[in-house]
Amino acid sequence: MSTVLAGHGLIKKYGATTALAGVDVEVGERDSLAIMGPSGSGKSTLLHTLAGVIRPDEGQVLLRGERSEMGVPPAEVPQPSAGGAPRGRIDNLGENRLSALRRKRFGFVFQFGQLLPELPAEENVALPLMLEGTPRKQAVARARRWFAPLGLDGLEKRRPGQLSGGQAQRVAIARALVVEPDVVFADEPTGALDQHTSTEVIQLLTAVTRESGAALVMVTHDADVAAHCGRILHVRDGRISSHSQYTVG
Ligand SMILES: Nc1ncnc2c1ncn2[C@@H]1O[C@H](COP(=O)(O)OP(=O)(O)OP(=O)(O)O)[C@@H](O)[C@H]1O
Repeated sequence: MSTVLAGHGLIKKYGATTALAGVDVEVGERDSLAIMGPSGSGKSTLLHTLAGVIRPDEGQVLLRGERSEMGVPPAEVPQPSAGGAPRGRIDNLGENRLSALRRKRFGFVFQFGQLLPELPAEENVALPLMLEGTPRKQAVARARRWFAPLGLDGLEKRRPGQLSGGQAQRVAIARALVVEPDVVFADEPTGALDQHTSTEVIQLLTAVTRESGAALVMVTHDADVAAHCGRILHVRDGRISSHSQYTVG
């Protein structure tokens, strides 16, 4: 399995608090990784560091080693530094390049869908494409393709207020996938759902992400949700305390 995303020796401190105490993690193609652990153990910090939202104090985050595989224009491609840093390193990119890379190569699903209430579902899904400059009509046409795989057929014109919690979260998953990202990051994606809906959503999230070719990195408190992922990382006091592997799909 080739590595899509890697964190090496990640350390992050907030004053006297060490949120990450030296974490190494690799995410492969179509891999699905659940991050679990007690409150305050560093799960969100790890997810956000891998996603280029938080910069580590030490260590590196690499998104594919090779420029040719990145599929992004040269202006956004991490170059090896004069000091010989590896290609694909993203943790030291400038803010503009990093946010462009996040928009193009990563998809995000949050606990509460964070959909724009005034836009129909199809435009919520199309939004990341429009932000990248795709004309509205074309972006909406691409967005619509994600409705059937996510069981959302017929809901394209509904506004978020007219959707159930599970439907809204499926729209959020479509929005994360529409850019055809390398990695989908999900922070408690089922945290606001009842158990039945949660199972439905996690099944779709893992299956559709995998079919799209993206890897999935997810934080969850719910062991039933984590069990849908291929691997589970247990984090404690900013370190990986154990790592279990399942044979999913
Ligand atoms: N911006 C910040 N400023 C100061 N301390 C922070 C900040 N973000 C996180 N921390 C601290 O870093 C540690 C790890 O936080 P993190 O949010 O990663 O934990 P978590 O495992 O995701 O917790 P939870 O399950 O409660 O969301 C905690 O002690 C937290 O208080």
